[in-house]
Amino acid sequence: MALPLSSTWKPLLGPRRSDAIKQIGLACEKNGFFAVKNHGIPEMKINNMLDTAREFFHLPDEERQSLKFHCHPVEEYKSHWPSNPPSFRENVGEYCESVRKVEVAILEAISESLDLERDYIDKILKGHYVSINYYPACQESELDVTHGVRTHTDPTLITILMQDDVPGLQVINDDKWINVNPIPNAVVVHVGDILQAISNYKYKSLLHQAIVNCEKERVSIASYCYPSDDAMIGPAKKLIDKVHPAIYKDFTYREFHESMWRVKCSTAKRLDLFKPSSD
Ligand SMILES: O=C(O)CCC(=O)C(=O)O
Ligand SMILES: [Fe+2]
Repeated sequence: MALPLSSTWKPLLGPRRSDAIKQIGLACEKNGFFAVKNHGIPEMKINNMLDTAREFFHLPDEERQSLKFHCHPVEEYKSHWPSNPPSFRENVGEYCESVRKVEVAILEAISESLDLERDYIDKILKGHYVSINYYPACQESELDVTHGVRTHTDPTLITILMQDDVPGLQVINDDKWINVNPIPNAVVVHVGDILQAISNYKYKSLLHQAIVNCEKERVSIASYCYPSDDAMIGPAKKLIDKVHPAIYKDFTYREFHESMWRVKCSTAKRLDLFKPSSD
């Protein structure tokens, strides 16, 4: 199935910005995700990032299938990243710096789509961390549908996912799993749990999973945008009125994050702890 929405970048930068913002708002509300083409991350940086990721997971002693690390600002974290393959730090650093610009601009558009000030979400944005996911081709003897990443929502504001050309991402749409097949060079933006709270449940955190296949290995790069620890999350005041009472209390990102270790839940249900009735 084709993506429900494929928003190109240009309208956000030109006179059609308000239409593009409406489209993004509708996609967040109805689908919890959308794709962005022409986002300004140079194709070469994307290819370098994907090649470096493959090289990393092909290293003889490398048994991991995902690698997670903080990356904003790049200079602060770079020295903690793997130094093998030798291109790792440079290629990953360049990708992360480019993706950061996309995150800031998308969060501005999302704020505006909620009728909030343009920098409402950017003001609480701290950094992002990256998860490089590697899905080796599964064995013929295994089931033909094998889970690479089990069903979950991301505990983020938004996640920006770059996939290689091998399908694998699935999302819930109208209660059915659909494949989100890769569009060359496009990124897929997921609504995360924190945005669900800020939007007072207008935008729903995207339930998704990744499957592997027996023919080809697959690589995806997820950039998770998260707020600073002290940031007050909770429904934006402007979105609360008699008809739309606050679904969540105010809480800090630190409280949310700490609660994640206590509640063994991999979906946005973990936000239920922050409902007014849960005292
Ligand atoms: O590999 C994918 O398509 C999804 C990865 C994912 O959901 C994640 O890293 O949170
Ligand atoms: Fe995810």
